[in-house]
Amino acid sequence: MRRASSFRNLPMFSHLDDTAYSPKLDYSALPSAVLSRNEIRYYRLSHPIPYITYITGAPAKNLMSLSFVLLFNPSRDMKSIFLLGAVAVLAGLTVAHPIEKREQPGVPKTPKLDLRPLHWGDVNFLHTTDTHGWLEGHIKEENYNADFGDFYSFVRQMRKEAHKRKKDLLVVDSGDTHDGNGLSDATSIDGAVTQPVLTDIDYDVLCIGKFCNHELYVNDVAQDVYKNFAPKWKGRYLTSNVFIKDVTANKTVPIGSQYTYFKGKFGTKVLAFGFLFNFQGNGNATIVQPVEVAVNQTWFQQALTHYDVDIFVVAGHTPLRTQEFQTVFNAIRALHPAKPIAFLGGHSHIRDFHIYDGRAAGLESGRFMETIGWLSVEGLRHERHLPESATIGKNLTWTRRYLDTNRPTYEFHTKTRGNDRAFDTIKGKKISKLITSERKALNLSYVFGCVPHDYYLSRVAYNNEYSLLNLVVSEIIPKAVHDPARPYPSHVIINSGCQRFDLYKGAFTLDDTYIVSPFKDEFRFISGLPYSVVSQILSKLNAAGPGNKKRDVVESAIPTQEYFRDLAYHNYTVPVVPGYVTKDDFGTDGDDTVHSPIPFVVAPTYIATAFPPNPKATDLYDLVYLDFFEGTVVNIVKDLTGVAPTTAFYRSDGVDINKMYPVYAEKAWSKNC
Ligand SMILES: O=c1ccn([C@@H]2O[C@H](COP(=O)(O)O)[C@@H](O)[C@H]2O)c(=O)[nH]1
Repeated sequence: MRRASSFRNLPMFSHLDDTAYSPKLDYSALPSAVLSRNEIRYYRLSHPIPYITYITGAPAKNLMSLSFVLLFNPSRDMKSIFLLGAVAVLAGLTVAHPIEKREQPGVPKTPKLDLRPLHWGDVNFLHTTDTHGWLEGHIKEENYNADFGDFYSFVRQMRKEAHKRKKDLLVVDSGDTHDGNGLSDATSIDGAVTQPVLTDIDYDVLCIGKFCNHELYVNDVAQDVYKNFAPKWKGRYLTSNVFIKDVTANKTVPIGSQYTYFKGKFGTKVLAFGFLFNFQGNGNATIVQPVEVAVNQTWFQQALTHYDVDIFVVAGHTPLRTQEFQTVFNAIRALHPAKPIAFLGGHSHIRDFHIYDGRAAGLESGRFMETIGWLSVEGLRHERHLPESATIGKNLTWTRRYLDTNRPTYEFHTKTRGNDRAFDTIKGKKISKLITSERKALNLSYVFGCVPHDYYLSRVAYNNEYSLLNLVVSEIIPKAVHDPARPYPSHVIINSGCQRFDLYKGAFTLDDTYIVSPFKDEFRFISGLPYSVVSQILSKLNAAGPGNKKRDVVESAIPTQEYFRDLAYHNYTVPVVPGYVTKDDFGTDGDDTVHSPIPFVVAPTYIATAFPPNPKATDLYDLVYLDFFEGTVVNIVKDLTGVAPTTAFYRSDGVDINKMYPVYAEKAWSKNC
């Protein structure tokens, strides 16, 4: 009796009355010191059991230990029962697994989603591309707010699902893993924090494609990829047409492997390649072999015939509708008229699906960790023992889906909906924590000022007051880059591609400087050129086409994002968030979450600051531009003047296209958000 009543007097949290427990709760001790009061309240209401678990310190464990104490305490003495009981509770508290939201602190809540299950085929793909360092997820957006820890758990859970279904699942990345986010770019070498995290994901195949082109801009980074990143993948990091000069061995070698052959868990025999489109902007330590040359090399031709293959996988930092992928397709088809081929592309930052023929198709999965691509193909398994000739003309069944990167989506597709505990993995949680602590260490939340309203990169025309590009040339460059100590006024030209993301109203952080303007391109200048010359440069640059060689290859060859985003293909019956509205070769049902379309307006390739009113032909100007396209500017000036100009750095204090933002923010934006 006595025992029982003492037991009853122990604190039992039997219901969830918010006010009843608030005073007892030390918010600072809550798991992630990251939960806001609202989030805590949300947890209490929607996760009563684990919430109690947290505040009582794993009651199941505690109660078990307590019962043990009560039953087996030989003395039956109340003092020792309480003493041992307290020890048990404390022990429980220390081992309790606190509840944590997995996304990064403060992300907006994803709205309710109306999703459909994925269709699994014999072989299935999860695909990322152009992640550009966004491992923290989109901290200011509701649809794309899962972080890389969440993605890790998603991959693990999808692998479990594949195992249950006895289907092969391949996880592929098509490159470009930094230049776009503070987490990847605020370190002394780009990717120092983010590249190691990528290696936690058990990708089956990665390609150097577009990922590499960013590495290739800078020789040091290419060396780092060659020495440190590529070897980690043990043959799965593919660079079929990209080479580096290995100074130690004094020879030119592929940066990674040119191909890989492996068997999936359920027996699918895969031969995979990784092609970078015909990029020409690389540094001099690397070589990009044109794809049409690469496919005629002996190693490629031999690989095609040497292996017994169920499916060719062609990863590429290459958009699907380019000549480069068509060349690879033709080269494979020349020897294999009917073998299944899956292309996993990237680089143009769009969601796309393309059918090459009845037995070959490709997927591209957007950009910036906004999209996880899903591709499935059915019909291979029962063909395994047939000769290829018997499968000619038999169409395979492909499905594709573009998943938004948020936890409700991940949980829905892994059948752990609403059950964070079932979804999360220890490693996934560790990755989320690491991302939080690295962001802290890099001081990425440091606020430079408060943006008065949204500025859009491509939603509005360039001359609109809400245009980011307009803000840059009419406000930021004049106030943060122009040097008033110079004897001449400046005319500053930049490539619009150096700006990468919208600027949102509210706190402008160190992270945002990299999100909006990640490159460290510097301002160079030619001093004292007459207006008659300077005034011609912008139009000549724009007439010459994109200064960036990879863009002209791509954008002339495929429909622009405007084509995909500008049209409303759906009849909306429920309120939907703005986002991708994709039209691909299968139609308009590829987006896993239905969005309302975001307009996309194409800006000129180069933009410039305005001249003062009524200029005279003989007025002298400093012609200022970015080192990224110096070669083109120098050639134009030489053509116009007949003389090769002398060039120099314009800013001696290191203000570049990235650092101009903090300088401007400190001057122009209020500190109080
Ligand atoms: O140093 C640089 C490197 C690139 N750019 C511009 O960025 C884009 C490239 O973006 P992707 O994601 O690789 O497609 C392109 O428009 C380049 O012009 C740059 O401005 N400075």
